[in-house]
Amino acid sequence: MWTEAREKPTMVKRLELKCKNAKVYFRILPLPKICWENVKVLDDKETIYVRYRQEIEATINVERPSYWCFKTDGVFYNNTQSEVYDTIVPELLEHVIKGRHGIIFCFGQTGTGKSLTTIGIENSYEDRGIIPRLITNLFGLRDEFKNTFKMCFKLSYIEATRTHIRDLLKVEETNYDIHSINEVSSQYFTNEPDMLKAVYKAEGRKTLSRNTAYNSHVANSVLTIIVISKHVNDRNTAYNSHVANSVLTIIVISKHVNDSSLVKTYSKIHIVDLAGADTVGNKPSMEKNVAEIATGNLAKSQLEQFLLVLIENIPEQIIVKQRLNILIHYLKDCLNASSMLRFIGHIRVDDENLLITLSMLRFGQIVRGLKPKRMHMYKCDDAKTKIKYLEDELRQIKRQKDIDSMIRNEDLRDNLSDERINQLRCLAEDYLQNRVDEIAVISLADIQTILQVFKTLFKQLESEKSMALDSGPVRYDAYPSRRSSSKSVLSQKSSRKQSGKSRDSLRQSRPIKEKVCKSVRSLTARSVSRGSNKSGENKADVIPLSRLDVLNNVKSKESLTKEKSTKRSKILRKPSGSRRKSSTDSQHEKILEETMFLPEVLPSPSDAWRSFIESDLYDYKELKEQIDEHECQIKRLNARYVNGEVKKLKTLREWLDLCEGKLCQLKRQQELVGTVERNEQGDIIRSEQQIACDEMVYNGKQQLVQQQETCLTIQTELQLYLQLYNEKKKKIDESFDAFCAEKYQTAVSIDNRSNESEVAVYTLNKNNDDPLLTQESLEIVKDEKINKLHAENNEYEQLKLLAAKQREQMLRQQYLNRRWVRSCRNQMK
Ligand SMILES: Nc1ncnc2c1ncn2[C@@H]1O[C@H](COP(=O)(O)OP(=O)(O)OP(=O)(O)O)[C@@H](O)[C@H]1O
Repeated sequence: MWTEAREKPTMVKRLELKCKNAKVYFRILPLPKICWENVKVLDDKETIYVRYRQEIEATINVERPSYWCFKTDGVFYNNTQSEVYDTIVPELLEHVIKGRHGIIFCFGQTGTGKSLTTIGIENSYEDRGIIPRLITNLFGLRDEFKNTFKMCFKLSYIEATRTHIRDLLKVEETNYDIHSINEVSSQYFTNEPDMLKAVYKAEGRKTLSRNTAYNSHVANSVLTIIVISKHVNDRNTAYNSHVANSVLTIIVISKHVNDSSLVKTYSKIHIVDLAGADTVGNKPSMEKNVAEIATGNLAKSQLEQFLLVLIENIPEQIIVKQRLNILIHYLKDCLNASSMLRFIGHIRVDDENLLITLSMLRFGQIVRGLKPKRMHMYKCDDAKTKIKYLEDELRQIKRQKDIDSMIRNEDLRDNLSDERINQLRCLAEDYLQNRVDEIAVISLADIQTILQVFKTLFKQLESEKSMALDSGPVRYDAYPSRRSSSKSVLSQKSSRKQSGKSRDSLRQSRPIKEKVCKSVRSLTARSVSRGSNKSGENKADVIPLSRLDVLNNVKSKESLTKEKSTKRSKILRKPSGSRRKSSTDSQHEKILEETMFLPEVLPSPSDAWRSFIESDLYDYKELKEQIDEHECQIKRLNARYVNGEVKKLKTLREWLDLCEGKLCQLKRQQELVGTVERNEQGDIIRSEQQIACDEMVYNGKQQLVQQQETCLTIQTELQLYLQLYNEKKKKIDESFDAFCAEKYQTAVSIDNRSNESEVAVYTLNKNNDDPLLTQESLEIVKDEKINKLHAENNEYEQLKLLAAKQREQMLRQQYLNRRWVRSCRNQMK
């Protein structure tokens, strides 16, 4: 019994799926000396192993022989003709009857039995090949289903050399090239004997060369006994070798009897007997000339290439390849992935022809869309061998694993020195403290160690946090001393070898105060030592702030530092018997103290805001009342300004324009009529109308100035209230920050703290001195609100344009008013 070594997963599933219509079978030529030590067929009769050639040629004794593994759809050895037929053809015929095309390719080395498979032995009914059996089968089907289907058959039989095609059904010699291929005849046959007769006649027209290669004799072979008894009486019997490719085509035309339409099912079945492939000088093809051998080899290799292109489905290349080979060209409408393709490879399994056998098997794999795999095999005769095999396998797996871990530097994991672990821990701490931006690692072991450090710190924090939840203000030992964490990492390293002790030890929580003090001390000591190590600069004085510090510093420092320090001093007490600290030490301790605070679980911004409002610690309500009041004033003033005073200003301006126009007109009239009278002083004497107009203009200007002043006053007032409003709002924001810093030890980001106030929009332009522009921004924001409301309205765009236009006009009017008032003032001065 033969066992194959563990099969590795392949990547060829995709190709296999693509070619599910193609099946490959192999038929082994019975020979007296088959080299079974080099070629194995598994019991499933589907897998063939061929020994690795380099090993055969090598003289050394290989313990675990390597084989190429070829998967097939069936292997025939010592099988009768009917067994071969029954396995391959009936299933194919089912598809052909349904309307699909089918091709049976017989390929193989010269003299390996292709013709035997296709046509069989002429005078032996039992040994007839696929073609006669198929013909019988088809006519049988026709008779069987004559009440349901009308069937008729057409036959073509050709022989293809490299460039030309011969019609074997015609008595006269024909020679068609690629352009005249359609002239190949096809004849209707109404009964089986006629068709068989025509086929056998055509067989006789094939080009042959006499060969003497067959010297097989296998006692057990059923077929061989028949063959030998009838044809092979001596061991070197000559046989006729075909030098060209032949294609027999049966066109099956069928129609349902109840179908009155003209629709007919039209399918073809080709049986291709490829010219034998071989190597020049090889025994089986001794009688063939080079050109004849080349025809066989070329047909095989071109078919191989074509199939590769077909599998990949590249249309342009398919067309090109079809043109290259006349045989492929002839089969073109049938030779595609949707046709049912059956390949029967013929192999001669002896040492001399192992190479060409391998080539045939490879061709078969290509057809199936597979690459041959190299595997090992064992002969499992006894338990001892099996154990040896498994031990070998185990050794191999272990070796593979070692190589893998070596490639990934995994082997370093348990061998990292204490210095390296310490170094990595320092790196991790530096990273957490924002002293470095990245951690440089060189192996997987480094990464694992660093992750371990993070994990330890996190666990520590978690356990301390849960302990501290009940004990008032939260204070975390965010960054334990390097010495302590080094200890933990080291202890974990040793724990890998010992037991799960370190985990338990991690869970054992120390008193928080003690831990914090320890951390502070150790970190301070480290900082000092670092600083003193570097000549010329005292690093101890400069400790960069961590990411947490940045967060903590959001709150206003002046107000908070004092409160905090008093609170902290309650928590952080000097441990008894501690060494006397230097001023630098205490300074660092102070800085580190800041960094030692981590926020509790942060509340949501809305929760924070709510608790801020509820606490009323920072006179929120009072401030809010003031803000509301300012908001009311702003709204009132704005309404008065926009709806009253500006309109009034506009009316006055129009009226003044009218008066001025009238006055101008009167003056012109006087000049034109020539009634200009002058008094003694030489001044023009004005008419009564002119005097009245003058007065009106004068009064109008007075009113306009007053009105403008009123407008300016309102603008100033508006600005004032806006300023107050913003100040109060800012104060609330600051109070909120202080509140968060106090309560959560960090800032809480909240975007819309005063979203309940409509006047918030004024703050958009709080730095702008011109209230008119503030007004404009208000209008813009209002517009935006309207936009939202009318987002789905079709008239929205029009309204928006209208509003923009009106706003523009209003602003322009205001600008003109101001300019005019200014000029009036100048005139009056
Ligand atoms: N399975 C078999 N059992 C017994 N005899 C066989 C078998 N296969 C082939 N033969 C014999 O081997 C000889 C060569 O066979 P065949 O002509 O079919 O080979 P072929 O591959 O068509 O050769 P060629 O390529 O030269 O045309 C024939 O005499 C045939 O009877």
